[in-house]
Amino acid sequence: MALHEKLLEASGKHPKPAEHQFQYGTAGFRMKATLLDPVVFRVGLLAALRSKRLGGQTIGVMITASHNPPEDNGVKLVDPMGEMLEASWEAYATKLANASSDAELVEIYNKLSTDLKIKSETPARVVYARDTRASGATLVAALVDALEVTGTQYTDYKLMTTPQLHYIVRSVNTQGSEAPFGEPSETGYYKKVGAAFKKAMQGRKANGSITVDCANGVGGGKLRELIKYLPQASEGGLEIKVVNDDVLKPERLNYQCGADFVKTNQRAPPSSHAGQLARCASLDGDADRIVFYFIDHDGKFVLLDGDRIATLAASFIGDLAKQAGLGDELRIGVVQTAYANGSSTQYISKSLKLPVVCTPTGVKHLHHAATKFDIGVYFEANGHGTVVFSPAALKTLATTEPQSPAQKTALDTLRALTDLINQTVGDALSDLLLVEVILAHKGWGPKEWESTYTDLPNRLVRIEVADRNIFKTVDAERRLESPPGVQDQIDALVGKYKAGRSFARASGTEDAVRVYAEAATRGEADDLAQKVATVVKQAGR
Ligand SMILES: CC(=O)N[C@H]1[C@@H](OP(=O)(O)O)O[C@H](CO)[C@@H](O)[C@@H]1O
Ligand SMILES: [Mg+2]
Repeated sequence: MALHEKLLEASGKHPKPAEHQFQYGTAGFRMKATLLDPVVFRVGLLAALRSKRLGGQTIGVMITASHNPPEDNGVKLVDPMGEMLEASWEAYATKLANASSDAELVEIYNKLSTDLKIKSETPARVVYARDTRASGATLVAALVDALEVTGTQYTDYKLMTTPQLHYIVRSVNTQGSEAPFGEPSETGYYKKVGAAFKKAMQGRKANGSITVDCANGVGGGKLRELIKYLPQASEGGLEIKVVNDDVLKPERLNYQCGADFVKTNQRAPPSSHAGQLARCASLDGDADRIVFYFIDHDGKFVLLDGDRIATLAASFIGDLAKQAGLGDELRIGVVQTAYANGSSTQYISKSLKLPVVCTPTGVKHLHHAATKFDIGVYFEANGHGTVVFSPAALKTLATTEPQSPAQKTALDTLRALTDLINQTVGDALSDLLLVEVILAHKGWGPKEWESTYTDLPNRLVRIEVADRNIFKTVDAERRLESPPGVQDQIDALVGKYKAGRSFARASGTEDAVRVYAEAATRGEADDLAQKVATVVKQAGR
């Protein structure tokens, strides 16, 4: 049978419901799992094309809906170096997903092959994994149908966190090269991270234990596994208490727990019994995000979000670079979005004296901007982020000869960090250990961490409007250029509040406009948010 006939036949088993339009967005395709079967099949076709286009390099496919409800699912592609899919290909994904018939699908597939000058004899290679959602297994079957029909070589990595799959993709593609990323296996991941953690600790002891809420997602089992590769608590190693790791009751996934719950509700999961000043953290459903928190002396909940992780990491890495005698050589910078608390931005530039860049929402933008520094630290306020070291920085770290024992210690720690940190993408497990390393070095508890600066009270409001696409932004989403006049109204309001800042932008993942406001007091922040929300509602009528 010719390929197009085989494709027609295979596609016939994964019909697309006529009424649905799909879009490959910030987080790939994401929706109710019942709608996803044809989309995953088509993503499989695209993964094969992408691999062929890149000369047979391995592409990753991750099936997950992260922090969304258990009945949702999603699919996204991972490029060879563990990055997110190149932006220009998002449109191809959307096109394939929306083909209205099997025949049209084959037509689009063939046209893409021709336009992209894909040679049929080039091999295609794909690796894939999924989170713990019940729908995952059938969606994998749809993916495999696409991989089979296109003659793609594939490996099933079964249940994995999203960042673990990114690790696998980069490891596979760099095997035998000058810069192998790691052994392309789950064990390889644990070994690399575990060994790097031990080195980065430099014999320091963690102060007490940390409790990690795993959102009842894929991160729980993986964290338990990772712990086996860390110095054991009974021998003076870090004690990690794993909670909310029940994957047997699917309805518990992300329910009243997890990073998104904690960040959105600004409180600990109801299941938490943490005592005062006890370190706690929450992962999201696919373990690519993490936030920390604690209960203060007065019983108040204190969130240590992505901004806090970024400032902590930047301060530590900046100090190490100086101690290693590389303060002038390595240009360290921090990348945030407009949602970063104004106090954190101020702290980075005024206290840490580091450059700080603001990009539009979505980690791909932050990641890209971070690669412009020798060492780029990026985090979204919601806890998704990592640190990236440029090839030149890695070379400097590898070749610098320390001139004193203190320089050697700093250099060794920095080198260990380059392995501990998952540089491909934000990784909750690796970020967890990074924070623990830094707190141990500084001899800090969560309270000392929090006391570096005081967050400005802030409010995030979600507004439904007739058409969110009329809200067009400039200046990294901080200003509206349309509808005309709206920004002037916002500016006039902001001017009335001490330390006031506010912006409105269309969400990239939901049919809504988000308004963010911060000001000197809680009352003023709430007031400013409400007033700007009213302006947006009127403009969006
Ligand atoms: C305010 C906020 O948290 N926005 C989130 C959310 O984007 P929106 O475009 O705001 O819907 O989902 C993105 C994907 O997960 C994430 O990158 C981003 O940080
Ligand atoms: Mg996630």
